[in-house]
Amino acid sequence: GEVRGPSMQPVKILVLGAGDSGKTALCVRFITRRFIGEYDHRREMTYRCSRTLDHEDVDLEILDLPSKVQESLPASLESSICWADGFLLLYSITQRLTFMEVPRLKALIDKTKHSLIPPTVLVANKADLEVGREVTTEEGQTLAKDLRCSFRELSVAEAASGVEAAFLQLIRFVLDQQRPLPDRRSYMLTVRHALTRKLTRSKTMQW
Ligand SMILES: Nc1nc2c(ncn2[C@@H]2O[C@H](COP(=O)(O)OP(=O)(O)OP(=O)(O)O)[C@@H](O)[C@H]2O)c(=O)[nH]1
Repeated sequence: GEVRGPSMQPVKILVLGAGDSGKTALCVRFITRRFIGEYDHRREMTYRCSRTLDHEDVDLEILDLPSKVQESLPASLESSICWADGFLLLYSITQRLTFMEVPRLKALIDKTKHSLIPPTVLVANKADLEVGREVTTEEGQTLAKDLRCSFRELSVAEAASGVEAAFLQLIRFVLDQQRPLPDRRSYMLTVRHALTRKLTRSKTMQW
């Protein structure tokens, strides 16, 4: 299997979304497995933790960028995007405005990151509040497709499992992208051997 040596950089995750979409609750749920309702923090927070994924120990750094920072400090937003390897884009299904913020944030990610497909998971939060729903699941799925990211609807308040799954999916995307491309030389050699064998065989048949 793959071995991530101690020199490997932590996987850096940026959590973005409009105010009240549940970014802090999501991060805290992932770190502590608990749902803690109210916070009052205006500054960005970096959480450090680790997970074992497919037999690899992976160190994580998770940056929770409050909407106030996202809005008032565009330079800070851009440098945070540069810093990150992967993105959790959050909105609340009970607030269409938070959904409408997503394309702008994703466009900024795409503009700032020059990688072909910045690993991104679109998270529709607050699925427990069905009565207050303003954004359908289908709308979320369609937007995710348009923006080329994967999609998960969940409730940070209700369960830890959906949150865990969203983070793990994102981490897998990041690790897959970081893995070296298959060794091209050995790949070419394999192809050549196969071709040679085929040619030899057909020659044998001909002669
Ligand atoms: N019912 C319900 N409430 C939630 C859920 N997730 C978060 N909340 C609540 O939504 C509110 C906003 O959550 P936060 O985590 O502070 O949101 P935020 O995105 O960090 O907000 P900013 O710091 O303004 O960017 C809080 O009152 C949370 O308790 C959820 O899944 N269901």
